[in-house]
Amino acid sequence: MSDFHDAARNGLSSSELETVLRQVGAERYHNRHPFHHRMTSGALSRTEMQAWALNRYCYQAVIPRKDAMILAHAEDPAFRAAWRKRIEDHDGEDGWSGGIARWLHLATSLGLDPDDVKSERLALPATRFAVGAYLSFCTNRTLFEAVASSLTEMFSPLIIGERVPAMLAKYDYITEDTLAYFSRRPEQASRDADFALAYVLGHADTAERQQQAIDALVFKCDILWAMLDALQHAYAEPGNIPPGAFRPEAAL
Ligand SMILES: O=C(O)c1cc(C(=O)O)c2c(n1)C(=O)C(=O)c1cc(C(=O)O)[nH]c1-2
Repeated sequence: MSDFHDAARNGLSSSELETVLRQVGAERYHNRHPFHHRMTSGALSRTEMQAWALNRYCYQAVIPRKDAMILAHAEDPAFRAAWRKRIEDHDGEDGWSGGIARWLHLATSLGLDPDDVKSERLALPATRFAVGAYLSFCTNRTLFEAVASSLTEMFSPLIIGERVPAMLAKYDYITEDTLAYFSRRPEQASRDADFALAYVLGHADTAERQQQAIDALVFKCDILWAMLDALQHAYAEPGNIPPGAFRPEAAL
């Protein structure tokens, strides 16, 4: 395992920086998390699967808001024209015909109530903090760091490729329709990640900026990791579920 905190100490070439960024993903992306491994091996209870969908909704819902923060910081019209597609992907034409609506469909297909999911009131405390930290990061840090923090998307086609076939094979209550959200994501994520990576490599013109990009990506991997840690802990035993958080129906 690498310690990335001074990886750019002596300055890196563009291709060396790209290699370090990919190394961060290889070591720290949430496809390495035990909760993901339990998901793909068929070991999650239905409650855990529902809790995953309900908590992940909070992440999906904050994405267009953090992208709006990024737009607000961007002075270049061409940058904004490219980046705004992300908001359209998630909100659709009318707010409910894009990715957020498709994630809601995933959650309700697993038996969750749409109002419970949308209200976010049953989410775990750690989910709320993690998602809030992502929004604050993109609000308070530089445009460059916010763009770099989106680079986890370089790795999302990989985790989606692991997750979707395994979920279809291992859980009889999950169908292609349940997982329709994921059918568009790999293509959108590749387009977005290509743009963000070119931006980061093109603007990482000092060792300090290179380190900022690496740190931003580590931070974002930590956000995704913390969300799965929280699920793993909360639903391992009924006594671990925080007050007010989602519970299996029989325990309500
Ligand atoms: O399924 C996943 O594991 C996964 C991961 C990520 C990611 O790596 O941040 C995103 C998504 N999905 C996703 O659906 C999505 O829209 C998205 C946007 C972003 C971002 O940071 O801008 N990440 C992700």
